[in-house]
This record gives sequence, C-alpha cells and structure tokens, in this order.
Amino acid sequence: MTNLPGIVITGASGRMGQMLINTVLASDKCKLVGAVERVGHDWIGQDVGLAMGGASNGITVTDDALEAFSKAQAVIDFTAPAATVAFSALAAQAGCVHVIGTTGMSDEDITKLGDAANHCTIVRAGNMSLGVNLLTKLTKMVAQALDADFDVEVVESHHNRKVDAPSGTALMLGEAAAEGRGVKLSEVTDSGRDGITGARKRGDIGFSAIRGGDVVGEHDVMFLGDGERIVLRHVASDRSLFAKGAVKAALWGQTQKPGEYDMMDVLGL
Ligand SMILES: NC(=O)C1=CN([C@@H]2O[C@H](COP(=O)(O)OP(=O)(O)OC[C@H]3O[C@@H](n4cnc5c(N)ncnc54)[C@H](OP(=O)(O)O)[C@@H]3O)[C@@H](O)[C@H]2O)C=CC1
Ligand SMILES: O=C(O)C1=N[C@H](C(=O)O)C[C@H](O)C1
Repeated sequence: MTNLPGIVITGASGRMGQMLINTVLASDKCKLVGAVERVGHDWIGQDVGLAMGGASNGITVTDDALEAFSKAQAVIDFTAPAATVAFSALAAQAGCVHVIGTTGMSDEDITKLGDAANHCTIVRAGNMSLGVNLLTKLTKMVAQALDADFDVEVVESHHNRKVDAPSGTALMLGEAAAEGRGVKLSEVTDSGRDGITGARKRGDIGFSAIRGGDVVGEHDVMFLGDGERIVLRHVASDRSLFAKGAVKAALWGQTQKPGEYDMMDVLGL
C-alpha cells in the first residue's frame, strides 16, 4: 500500500471531485494522499470522508495545493479553467503528473499548460471515457470518407449545472470531424444559432447544446446528406466512467516523459 502512487484530488467537493475520491479509495493501484479545495471553502480542515457524508479516511481537505502536490505522484483535476492553469504550474513545481479533465479552457489557458508541460507530464482530455475516445476515431474516419455533401452537426446534452458550451467532448468530436475533412475547426465552426442566421454554409461543422436535469453526458455526431443520415452516438450514464479513465491516466503518466498527452495516448487508440 505504502509504495502505491499517491494521488491528490482538486475540487474535492465537486461532482467529479467526490467521484474521483471514491474511485481512488476503491483502487488497489493507487492511494489518496490529498484533497484540495479553494481558499475559504467550508470543507477546509475537515476529513474529506466525513465531509462527503461517509467514513473518515484520514485525509484532511486543504487549500495549500503546493504542499499537497509535493507529497503526491499525480494530481487529478476536474475544476475550472483558471484553477487548472494555476494547478498546472504547481504540479510542474512539485514534479507530479497532472491529469486534467477541466473543460471550457481558452486557447490562452492551453498555451499556459504547454509551459508547465516542459517540466511535467500532463494528460488532458475533454472526455476520459473509452467510448468517447473511440467515437472520436470513428468520427474522423466517417468524415474522411464523406465529402461536404454531408453536413456535420454535433449535438450534446448535459445536466443543468454545466457551465460551458459546447462541451469539451463536443469540441473533441468537432476537431476529429475537421481533421477528417482536412480543415481547421476554427474556420468552419457554427455554434449557438439564433434568429435569422441565413442558410447553413456548406462545409460548416455545427454545434448545439441541450442543458437540463441530471443528464450525465450524451453526444451525437450527425452526418446529414440528401435522403440519408448517419448518427454516431455516445451516452454516458454514470460519472464513475470519467473518474476511472482519469485514474488510468494518472497511473499511465508515471512512466511518461514530460509533455502533453491525451486519452488516445493512454488508451493506445
Ligand atoms: N474530461 C472529462 O471526462 C470530464 C470533464 N468534466 C469537467 O470537469 C469540470 C468539473 O465538473 P463538475 O465536477 O461537474 O463541476 P463542479 O462545479 O461540481 O466541481 C468543480 C469543483 O472545482 C472547484 N473549483 C472551482 N474553481 C476553483 C478554484 N479556483 N480553486 C479550487 N477549486 C476550484 C469547485 O469549488 P467551488 O464549489 O468552491 O466553486 C468545485 O469543487 C468541468 O469543467 C467539467 O466539464 C466533467 C466530467 C467528465
Ligand atoms: O460537465 C460535465 O458533466 C461533463 N463534461 C465533459 C464535457 O464537457 O464534455 C465530459 C462529460 O460529457 C461530462
């Protein structure tokens, strides 16, 4: 037990934070060595197991991320863009693998992660599930096989607490479709249609977001032609899927050189 890689979870009180803590505690391949929350959070100083409404596990929630990271081999971070950028610099300083599930990151944020990746291993993906990463490959293949006579639309549904759109997964799928077509996604994105939008532009890749209830995450990639359509779909029905993927990435990262990786690398897809 003592030689197992130690993992810190940031955003410990969040939906994914709690799922990650339970997943690490249940694993026989790693151990929980820290739980981080933001300064002023009412969980700070509490045993994280008790704060989550369960049994004590001896890990006290802290707002001192660097101190927590310095005792760990990996940090798993599903929080918010500004927090993730700050955590990546600290993970690099502490020499930990940084697994990032946070979505909604700007190009500027991603550039800053690149600086940290000169010093540590970063694994980042908008979706940590096997199914979505496989769907990404399939999307690229279908986009390669079809021309712009088929309109590509990515439709995603999530719970009513999600703060970013399109989802990280939708953007991964859109990128894959753009790559398959040999175009830059930023030049063909059509997102957030409203009002008199004009007719759809040939070659565009469209995004639509549905928000409501407790939907964990659903994604359709539609290739719409004349008289036929192909729909590739992934439905996540349990968040533990993402947490298990993130733990796999943290363990995989232990043997990698500093740099930026994604779940395709982890899964060997
Ligand atoms: N890649 C993947 O497979 C998946 C990615 N996600 C992504 O993970 C992220 C989190 O999702 P979810 O758990 O549902 O969201 P929650 O809002 O439930 O949790 C986010 C957590 O991050 C904390 N946090 C936010 N800002 C900071 C900060 N500056 N410093 C420290 N902690 C901070 C929040 O604290 P507080 O409550 O105090 O704000 C909260 O505990 C989202 O970006 C989501 O899209 C989700 C599922 C799968
Ligand atoms: O916020 C979520 O919940 C999810 N976010 C990720 C995304 O933005 O794609 C992954 C998953 O769909 C759940």
